[in-house]
Amino acid sequence: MKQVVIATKNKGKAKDFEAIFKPLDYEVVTMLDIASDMEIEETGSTFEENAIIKAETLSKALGKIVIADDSGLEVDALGGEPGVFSARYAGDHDDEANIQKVLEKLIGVPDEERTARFVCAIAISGPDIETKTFRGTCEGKILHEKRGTNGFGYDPIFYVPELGRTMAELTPEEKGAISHRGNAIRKLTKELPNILK
Ligand SMILES: O=P(O)(O)OP(=O)(O)OP(=O)(O)OC[C@H]1O[C@@H](n2cnc3c(O)ncnc32)[C@H](O)[C@@H]1O
Ligand SMILES: [Mg+2]
Repeated sequence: MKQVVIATKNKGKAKDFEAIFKPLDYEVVTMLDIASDMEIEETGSTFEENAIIKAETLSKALGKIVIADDSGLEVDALGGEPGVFSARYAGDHDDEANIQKVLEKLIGVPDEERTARFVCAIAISGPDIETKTFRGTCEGKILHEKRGTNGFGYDPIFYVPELGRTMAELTPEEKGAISHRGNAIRKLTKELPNILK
């Protein structure tokens, strides 16, 4: 089976990638499998910069083509916060604390002003290819409390109006069909023949 290497240590992202790449006949390999000791500092100020840092660092270490994902939640009423700080908004990778911080900051904000989007920048880097990035987004609204148990991160408070459910109420396949991550990967796979030529 063909393999795709993803520069992530996030189990939730790894599951999202599996749901998207399995139907394309790719086995997903992440840093949890092959480089769990490696720490990559995310010093960029944009999703794209951080995705490039992660993809290039792991690609150089392995000598292989690597895909990386830097992503986050932008809440309009919070001026785009938590943005690139999504993973470490309240506590470092503490999903529950991060969710509660968003909900507390939005107390008193009416439903029509609770618009938000997930953003995902995917970078691809490799020994013989020029690094490229692709951005996918997914528009939604922040609920007043959590709903659903699937997914990860802010999924339980992110409502997708078209589906009438939160991201955490979707199966991995349903999420992949509409998510920021799915949309970014679809842009990447469309360009892949040009990138690998
Ligand atoms: O850097 P890696 O190792 O890939 O894993 P990470 O979790 O640190 O990933 P990021 O630096 O890109 O931070 C992304 C954060 O944004 C949030 N996020 C991103 N995509 C999400 C999704 O599909 N559903 C819910 N929350 C998401 C979640 O809090 C993530 O931890
Ligand atoms: Mg990270």
